[in-house]
Amino acid sequence: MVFMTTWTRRHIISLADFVPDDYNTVLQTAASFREVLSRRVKKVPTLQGIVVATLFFEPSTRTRNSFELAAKRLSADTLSFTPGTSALTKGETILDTALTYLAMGTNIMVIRHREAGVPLAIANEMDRLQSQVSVLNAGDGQHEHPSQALLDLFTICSLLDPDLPRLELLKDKKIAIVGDILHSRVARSNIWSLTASGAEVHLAGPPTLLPKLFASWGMGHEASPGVPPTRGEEQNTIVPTVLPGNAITQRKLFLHWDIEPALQNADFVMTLRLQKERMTQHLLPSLREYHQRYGITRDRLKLCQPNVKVLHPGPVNRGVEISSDLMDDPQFSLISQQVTSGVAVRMALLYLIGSGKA
Ligand SMILES: N[C@@H](CC(=O)O)C(=O)O
Ligand SMILES: NC(=O)OP(=O)(O)O
Repeated sequence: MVFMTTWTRRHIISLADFVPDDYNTVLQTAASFREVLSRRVKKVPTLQGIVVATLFFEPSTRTRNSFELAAKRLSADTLSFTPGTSALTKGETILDTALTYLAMGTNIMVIRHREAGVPLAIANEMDRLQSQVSVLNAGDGQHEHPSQALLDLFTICSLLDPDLPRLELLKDKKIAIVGDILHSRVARSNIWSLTASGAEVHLAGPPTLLPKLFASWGMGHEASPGVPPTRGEEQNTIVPTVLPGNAITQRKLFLHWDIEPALQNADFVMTLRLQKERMTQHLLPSLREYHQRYGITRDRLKLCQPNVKVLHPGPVNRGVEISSDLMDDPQFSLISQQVTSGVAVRMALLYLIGSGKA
């Protein structure tokens, strides 16, 4: 396997400081592992002797299982943790839990928590203790979900060039991210990766779930307190945020409080679940009205490019953010490919941060 750059990151907490070489290294490493996964024997000895612990303090189906499968395919030993049957129920703290796994010889901790910042806090503690442990953020509150955005990127780029998936393929493509942007860590990580590619990223959602602060979110500007726009007054407003940055091109981010301008001529549409577990107030009239205004349906896709593809990180609430028939239609839906890509991408991440540890 030939990789473009030397990987120096110990932890993967956020994509905010990823540069194009980082993305391309992940994409090309994942492509190599996708080839491994197509073999009869889908296992390589790369991480023999390495211990990978999945510390999921919040529920997961895809992320946890694909990290565990990825670790097993790389011949690592795996430890998993379920809060309800763990010593957390006896009052042990999160940090003491992490220290317990450290004492067992864990080399890589894959951490999900409902509070933003927990993976970073544990990574900082591991560094303070001068352990060589790596921390991978598997989703922290509404902050980030970097491995999800990387597998989304791999899925899209592989569709455009299966042999050489790379960031540059997305330059000038139009990508719409629709739904509950405010509470979505998937959206936040994807904004970093997709804007780094030079794609136009169009966010669309109701004003309560897409406050104006996203116009400057994470792009190096002061984020103004999220005063929601008044419906009607701001609809169809496009707020471009253009930064020089060190990406291939300037970051292009647009906001829409109506879905139509976001979908117009889009090449890819990413729809998101309403993150009800993070909604502290009543932000929507009804699920039915939400689906009518923002649900992705066959009819709505007619606004997009004819070969448009639809992504969803899962889990899906059928009939809310996407119509059930569309979700199952392989002509449009990339949802199962996203899950499949997850294993190769997570193998790549474990390999890149873990191969020096054996
Ligand atoms: N599974 C993703 C998206 C979702 O739950 O809607 C996450 O954990 O962020
Ligand atoms: N996409 C995602 O993170 O799914 P899970 O919550 O099932 O891990």
